[in-house]
Amino acid sequence: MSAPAPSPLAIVDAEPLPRQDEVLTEAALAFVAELHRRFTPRREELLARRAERRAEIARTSTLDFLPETAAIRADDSWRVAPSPAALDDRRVEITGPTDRKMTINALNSGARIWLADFEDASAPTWENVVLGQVNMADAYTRNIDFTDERTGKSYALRPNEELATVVMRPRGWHLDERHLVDADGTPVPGALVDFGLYFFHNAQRLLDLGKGPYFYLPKTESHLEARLWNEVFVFAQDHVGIPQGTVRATVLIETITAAYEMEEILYELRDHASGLNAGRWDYLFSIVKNFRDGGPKFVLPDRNAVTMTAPFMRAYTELLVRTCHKRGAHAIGGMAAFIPSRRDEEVNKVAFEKVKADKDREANDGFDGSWVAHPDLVPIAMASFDAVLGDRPNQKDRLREDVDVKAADLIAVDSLEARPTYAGFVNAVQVGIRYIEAWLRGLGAVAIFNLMEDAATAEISRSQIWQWINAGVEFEHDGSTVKVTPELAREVAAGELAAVRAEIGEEAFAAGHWQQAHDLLLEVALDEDYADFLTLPAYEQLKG
Ligand SMILES: CC(=O)SCCNC(=O)CCNC(=O)[C@H](O)C(C)(C)COP(=O)(O)OP(=O)(O)OC[C@H]1O[C@@H](n2cnc3c(N)ncnc32)[C@H](O)[C@@H]1OP(=O)(O)O
Ligand SMILES: O=CC(=O)O
Repeated sequence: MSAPAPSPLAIVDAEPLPRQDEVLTEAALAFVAELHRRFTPRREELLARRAERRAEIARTSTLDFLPETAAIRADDSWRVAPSPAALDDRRVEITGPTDRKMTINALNSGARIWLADFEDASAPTWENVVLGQVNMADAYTRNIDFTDERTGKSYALRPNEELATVVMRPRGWHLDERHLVDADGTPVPGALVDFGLYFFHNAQRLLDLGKGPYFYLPKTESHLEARLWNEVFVFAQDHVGIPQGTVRATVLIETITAAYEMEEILYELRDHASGLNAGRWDYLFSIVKNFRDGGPKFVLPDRNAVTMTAPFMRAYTELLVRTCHKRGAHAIGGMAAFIPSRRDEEVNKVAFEKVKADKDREANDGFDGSWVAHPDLVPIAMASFDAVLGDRPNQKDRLREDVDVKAADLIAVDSLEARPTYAGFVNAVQVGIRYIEAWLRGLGAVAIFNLMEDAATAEISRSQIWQWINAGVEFEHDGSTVKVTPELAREVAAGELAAVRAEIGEEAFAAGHWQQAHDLLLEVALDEDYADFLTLPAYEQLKG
């Protein structure tokens, strides 16, 4: 007997959007409803498992490779599926949100891949969720001309030229989409909404274009979560009638627990896996989050002082390259957050130098490609990878058998000499307030103090404030020793609010969400109970 049809989903609490009917068709919503019926119960179990695992880390302050999956790691015979032509050369990938202008600019950027982001570079307003899907479909049908009403500038895809291949990033498992609910009023996971709508409308269209439905999977915490995605893919491919193995997924290794399960994650997804990515910012966030109460040896210094050459970060990236190449998968590097400026030569110089050093290191370490946040950085990263790859599409043949990373190396965060500073604390508060304010206006990625900030980088800032308070961190300031306390956080936050007001003027201040952002930052940073994700309480306050 076939399974009963899922109850239709209702759109709630949302003003109608132009062209939403093209995306929220009856058939597409029925598909998302079926994904929800089949896979949300397991997602709930896996979220509960995350909490159990974190409780275990709180108790033991350690992590290890899993004994129950040792056989998968020991079996040298398995490989992931061969990469499709469109994903064989991934030497430069640009990331960014899916608003119309960014979509056109990213596809035209000269990067091989565009990570079309429904996750950390996008605040999940209903408008961003739905119109992002409209933009993707318009891009594939080359129907996406656009004029910016503010500047009068017009945008179009470059005619007759190879555009970046799209790898779409849906939201992580933890987020709900409150505007789509089932008959019980239960919201559908944002991951299934983003994946489902995109896949339903574009899978066949992409195949017709010689590409395919390709995904980045964010914030995965275990191989069991990867297994759930694999089950979603198997069902989805059957549902729309495309061959099994058409989907390709690149998993972000951006949680500390996933770093101990890289091989298992590739194994679970082996028929659909394309690679792993070193999502360094979320990774740092995950270390702080999981070991937040692990005592002084887990207190990280200022966020911007933890570089990719820190031994524990190096252990992570080396292991990632080794794991990928052993299994025939691409190893993709992460995001250097320095943003160039078309107005300030000095800022530009610093950004280019820093990004070049970062991409040179990745290319020489064996990565097959890497991320940039801005089109002006595409040639920089391209030069770094061209120098190492030449005409080869990738360097998967560089097996890095010299790499030998032990479990303890990944969490040896106390090997750093740098310590938390007052300036680092102030910066965390400033970034926290400024980022949350932008997010509440519907912007998921912004440049703050010449750095790219998105949900992941802001998570580090607010988590460090929490950790430094709770660990009783002290630093020197103005000739005396200052202890990090809630009072200090309130004082610095009040100062930042006043500084922003003076900087942007009364009118812009009143038009923004500054007080709300200030209050929300303090709420998550000072609450005794650490919020698992900043975006969960923030979503409750997000309008639209
Ligand atoms: C930790 C992680 O998860 S990283 C991945 C998630 N984060 C991201 O994807 C961030 C991507 N980057 C961005 O969103 C942007 O670069 C920002 C917000 C940081 C800065 O953007 P802006 O302030 O617009 O920068 P700037 O003014 O220098 O941009 C110049 C031009 O480049 C375009 N541009 C900048 N970044 C991008 C991008 N990532 N994709 C496409 N176009 C871009 C702008 O649209 C602008 O176009 P225009 O001249 O036609 O108006
Ligand atoms: O998603 C990427 C990261 O660095 O975090």
